[in-house]
Amino acid sequence: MSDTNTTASPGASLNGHSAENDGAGTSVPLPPLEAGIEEEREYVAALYQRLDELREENQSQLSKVRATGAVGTMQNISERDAFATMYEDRLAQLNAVDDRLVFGRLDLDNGESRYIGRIGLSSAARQRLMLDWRAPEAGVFYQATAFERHGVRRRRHLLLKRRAVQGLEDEVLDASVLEEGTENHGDGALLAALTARRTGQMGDIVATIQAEQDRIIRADRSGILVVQGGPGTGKTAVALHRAAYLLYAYREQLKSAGVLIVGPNSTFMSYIDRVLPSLGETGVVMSSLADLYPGIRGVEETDSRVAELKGRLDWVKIIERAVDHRRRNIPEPREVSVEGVKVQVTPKMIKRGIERAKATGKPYNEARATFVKVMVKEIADKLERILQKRSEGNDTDRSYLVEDVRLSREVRILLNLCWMPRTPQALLEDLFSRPSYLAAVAEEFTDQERELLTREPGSPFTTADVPLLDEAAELLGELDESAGREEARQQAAREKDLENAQKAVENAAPQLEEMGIEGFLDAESVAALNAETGPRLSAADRALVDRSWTYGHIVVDEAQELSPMQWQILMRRCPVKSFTAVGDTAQGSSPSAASDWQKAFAPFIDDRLRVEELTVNYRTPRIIVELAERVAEANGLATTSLRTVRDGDYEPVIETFTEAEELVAAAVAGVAAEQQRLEEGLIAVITPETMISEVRDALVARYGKRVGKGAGSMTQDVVALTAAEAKGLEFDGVVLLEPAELLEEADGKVGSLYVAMTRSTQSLRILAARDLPPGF
Ligand SMILES: Nc1ncnc2c1ncn2[C@@H]1O[C@H](COP(=O)(O)OP(=O)(O)OP(=O)(O)O)[C@@H](O)[C@H]1O
Repeated sequence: MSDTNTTASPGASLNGHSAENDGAGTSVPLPPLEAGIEEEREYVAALYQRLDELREENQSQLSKVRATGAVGTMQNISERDAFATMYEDRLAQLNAVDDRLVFGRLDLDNGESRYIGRIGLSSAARQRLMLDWRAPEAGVFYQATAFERHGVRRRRHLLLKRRAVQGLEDEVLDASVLEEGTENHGDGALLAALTARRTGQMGDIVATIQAEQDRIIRADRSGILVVQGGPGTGKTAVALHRAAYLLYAYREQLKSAGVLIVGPNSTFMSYIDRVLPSLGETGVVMSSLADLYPGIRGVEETDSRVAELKGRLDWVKIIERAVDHRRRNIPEPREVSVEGVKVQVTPKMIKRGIERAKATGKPYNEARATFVKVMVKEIADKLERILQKRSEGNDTDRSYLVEDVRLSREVRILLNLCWMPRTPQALLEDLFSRPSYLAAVAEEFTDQERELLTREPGSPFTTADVPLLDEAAELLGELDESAGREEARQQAAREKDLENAQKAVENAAPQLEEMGIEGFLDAESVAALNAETGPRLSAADRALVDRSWTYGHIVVDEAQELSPMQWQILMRRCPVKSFTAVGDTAQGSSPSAASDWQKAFAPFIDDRLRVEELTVNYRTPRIIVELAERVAEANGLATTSLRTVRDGDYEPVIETFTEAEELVAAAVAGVAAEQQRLEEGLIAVITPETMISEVRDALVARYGKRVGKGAGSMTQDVVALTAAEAKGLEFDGVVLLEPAELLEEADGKVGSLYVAMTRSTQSLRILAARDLPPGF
């Protein structure tokens, strides 16, 4: 989001200390190269003043639209609503970027200075005050190094707390500036960010994106980009900033289709959900793997063998057969009674009906309508002939006959038997609760495997069922025959809306531009806000409820965990196959986890995979990473050795006990010990599945409301999680229980123990009653 979010024209850039005032409004003097903190404070104050002005203008426009019913030449009420919503969105965005609005300044060889912030800002006099971090001219802020300066003399970090400038960090890349008396500080801003207390919510890294990360964030949108990186290398951060970047750089293409971000579970989704709003982007769709099928929230698939079976790509064929199987012929002729008259229906007639319906190429439920129509006609023909014979040539009214056939109970039962209407849910439920049905369509599986898949009817759908439901929905189509017509009507209404919106946008453009809303508005989004059908929904809202929605780009976190069937559903959601997949093949813990990216994508693409690597761990101190890598290696997991930014101040502590019963009390004491060691911070206890509830209860008994669920928060500074739940999260201190059992739970695979050991930004304490696995 930016008030000037297209590429800045050269004339609008910040021209050193001589920014001209073009007469309409006052210009803001730029602090000189040698400016100190006071001068920077004045400039930052001017930036906030401009932000406040924009907010007020938006607010007053909003009030005006609401009160008078029109701005400019807007014609009707729905347009008024559309504009009101737009001003509201814009206000929300301006509010979201308030905290640390600006964070950088570049001074270039040509004397030009650029301020870099969360959005672009211009003065009323059209003087460019601050560049959006995603603008092309802002890129060098992240890329310039002393070796490759890109024309940068000095990079200055402005360290803000909310609105207040608290300090400056200068990196001088051009030695001659040093002679002018400034000091080279280097990594202060990064270190400050890395050692800050964790809040339980992921923050943005926009002020300190590193060069290797920036290259990935700004990489071209097309094709599949895989980002491989060890724990703490910023994969999640990079994935989210990339989503924001793509929305900026490809706004036209992505605005209406939208971007989807997929993560492993809902805890993780709430951990990351504040990052994009703080970057001014609110329209992104976020979904966990359990929520990808509208209307269903998959529960966990607890048996990993079942999860693996359901993840196999064989299901594409199996579901196809399962749908086909619901369509069957009768073995021999059968009589149906219509108004007391017996009519014989033959297998040949049914065969013809099925073939004609299939020839329509429509999905199962929609083609069924053709089948019913053909059969009703054939039976009516036969009935007519019978009646004619009986009445010896006297005419019977044909239209009544057709109606009689349609209403006959026996005809209906027969047609349903041959071609049953089916929802995806019902199909899957049948498949898993009727062993003979599964056996008939799933020849890929052994008897034992099929037995594993069997479950009681009415069991809740699991995360692993989600892609199967989607596959079934694709083949079955809409159950309701009128749905297609309704869709067409909505489409027509939408096109009309779009036309109206186009006019409204053209009329209002000059006025909006004056308010700094250029580029924000397009006819598509006004039409979307304006849609006459149902409640007004944004593209993001519509995407969430519409299974057939396709996105312009999909970002997948913890991508190594996805099963082939999960990739299959995502590929369907993005037919142009524009993906950013971030993950670590060493951290895989799901039964279908990928150990090789090329292999994981091979079924879906030909050659479009690009793999980028991140190599620096920003989260975990060296002394903890070394231990984690040693344990991983001793247990047969190859990890790429990571560089770390910090050595760490706290040696990992290992405490052993003789009795397993001692561990829960030791966990409570361990939290206290870590709190004392760190003085303050968010402490997580990571336990095996078998201990989690006992540990949680003990912590609540001791710490009460301070114990948070999921990732915790500022007011809740203690949290208990299983290794699976801790995936992707981070804490100031980690207390890890019984590594031998964590290893056992993962069938001896060390991935999840490795994940658990690398969650800490400061300290790690390991408690064990059993023998420690090798490597400790
Ligand atoms: N350039 C950066 N500036 C400041 N902080 C950063 C930077 N890069 C990463 N971090 C921080 O490092 C931590 C780890 O980042 P992130 O969670 O994105 O890593 P990850 O690779 O996804 O980790 P994992 O695979 O272990 O879940 C986060 O706190 C993140 O904010």
